[in-house]
Amino acid sequence: MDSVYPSSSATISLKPPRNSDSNSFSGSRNWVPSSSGSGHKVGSFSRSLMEKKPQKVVVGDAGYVLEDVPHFSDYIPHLPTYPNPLQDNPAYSVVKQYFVNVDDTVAQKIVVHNNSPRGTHFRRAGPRQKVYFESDDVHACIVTCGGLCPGLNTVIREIVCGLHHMYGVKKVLGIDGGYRGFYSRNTISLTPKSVNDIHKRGGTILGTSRGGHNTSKIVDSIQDRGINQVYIIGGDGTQKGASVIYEEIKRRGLKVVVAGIPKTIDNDIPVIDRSFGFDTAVEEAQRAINAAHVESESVENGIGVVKLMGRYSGFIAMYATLASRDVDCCLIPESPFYLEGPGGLFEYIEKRLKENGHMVIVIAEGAGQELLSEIMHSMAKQDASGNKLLQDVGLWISQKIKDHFSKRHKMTINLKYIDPTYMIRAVPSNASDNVYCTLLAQSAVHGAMAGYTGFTVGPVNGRHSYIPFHRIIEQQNKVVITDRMWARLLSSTNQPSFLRAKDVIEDKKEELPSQLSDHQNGLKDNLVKKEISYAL
Ligand SMILES: Nc1ncnc2c1ncn2[C@@H]1O[C@H](COP(=O)(O)OP(=O)(O)O)[C@@H](O)[C@H]1O
Ligand SMILES: O=P(O)(O)OC[C@H]1O[C@](O)(COP(=O)(O)O)[C@@H](O)[C@@H]1O
Ligand SMILES: [Mg+2]
Repeated sequence: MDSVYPSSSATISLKPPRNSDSNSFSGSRNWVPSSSGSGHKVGSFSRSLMEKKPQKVVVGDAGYVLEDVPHFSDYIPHLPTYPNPLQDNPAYSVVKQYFVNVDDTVAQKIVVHNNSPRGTHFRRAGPRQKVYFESDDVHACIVTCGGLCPGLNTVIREIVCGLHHMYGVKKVLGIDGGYRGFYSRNTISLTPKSVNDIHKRGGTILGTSRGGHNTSKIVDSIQDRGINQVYIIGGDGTQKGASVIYEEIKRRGLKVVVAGIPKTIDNDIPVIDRSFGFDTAVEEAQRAINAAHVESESVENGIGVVKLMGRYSGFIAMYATLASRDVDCCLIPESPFYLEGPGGLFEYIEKRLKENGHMVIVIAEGAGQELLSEIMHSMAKQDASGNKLLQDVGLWISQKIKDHFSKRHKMTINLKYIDPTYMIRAVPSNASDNVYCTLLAQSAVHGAMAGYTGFTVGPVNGRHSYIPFHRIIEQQNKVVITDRMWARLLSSTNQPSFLRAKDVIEDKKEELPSQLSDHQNGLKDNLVKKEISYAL
């Protein structure tokens, strides 16, 4: 059996788990500490792939790889198991094959060729026949961190109700105000009654914050309070925090689950199909785009500029544009653009105004940052979590357009700028996000009860899965501008591609190794994207 990772010489075989049918797998199980010690090289990816933390990888036939999540039995021996109380639950006991088969895994790549390797898989989420907790012994807590996102309250509600109704768990605490709430605030008792209608409200009833992650204080607090299931709802920063909490819990040998539920309105978390709240955000953004359209078409040479969220990833802007059809130009961080000269934004604006008398521009907050870089360097500020604080690109571009057309071009334009960010973030989740949040919460609860830990839950090709933290935090999900979705957008708006460097992209793709894992392919796409921006 081979490891897909370069340092196969460093693999350590794990003994099969003792009494865990929920944790067994009929492949070869390896911890793969992918340090660079082996001297192997995988092109230019080697450094990015080298994780400091050991990874749990199972390799099977025909290039099958399972990137598994940790389980209690990996570091605590002789743990007792119990029958899953769901087997006696009248709602579920009639459902045939309700319990997930222990060998079920979910393929990351579903488009394959007849001779391509089976590729990366993740453990399928869902209830297991045996659980590692007795209901009365569970003491769970929930924390929400980072920016607001529609659906946070629904996830909280469904974790509380899922634990209570499916597993008979009575003790659930809410941590007040993000990570720092573990050691600096009182906790909130959560019951099905107290969370009954919170899904109809925006925000998070627990409060949230940036910064304040102190690993030892947080784990001390978990230990002192006797908490044994920690549900952490948050974005990329939060999942990084959850990962170090898990590592510290494992180091202390505690029987405490750390389960992550990915939250990002920007949809910038990799591996999963999409993040909760994204659908609601795209829908809500339509209202701002409609307003911009009405304003711009009512005046001579009207231009509506709408800034949407998306620090590093332009998904909201792209989907809101595709959904609206009133947008003439969509600018995102992944696709560098320029203002002046042939093929530039000003030329395109002038053309649209002459053709149509008005236009709508949607710009993601992280777009064009290289154009703003001079101001950025002088500011160089970060928020409490260490995220780069961006200049308001919407204000900047609005001013640039006004200056260009009034001073230099002598063409009268009427520009209205709309920033709906906090109006979008604060709404309650829509129906489809509510259902999605329910599945996420229940999958997290099933995984925790089954003794899995150190995982983030999320759908992979439509199937909910347990994904190891390192896969979630090592890179960001970005719009791939060489994919068909971006081509669809370009053809729907008819905007310029702003690319002058097609040949460079093709050349660079040729140079990269062809036999790449899904993960490496993701990195490759990022590299190609970099090349595009350097080439401009
Ligand atoms: N690298 C990190 N290690 C540990 N904690 C982190 C890390 N990055 C962010 N955090 C913590 O995660 C929380 C949320 O992070 P933030 O970036 O603000 O939001 P999000 O999780 O939505 O991306 C904050 O409390 C922050 O301190
Ligand atoms: O004003 P705040 O709260 O710092 O949030 C602004 C940021 O929050 C976001 O909505 C997403 O934040 P997260 O990283 O917390 O998911 C970004 O789009 C935006 O840059
Ligand atoms: Mg973030």
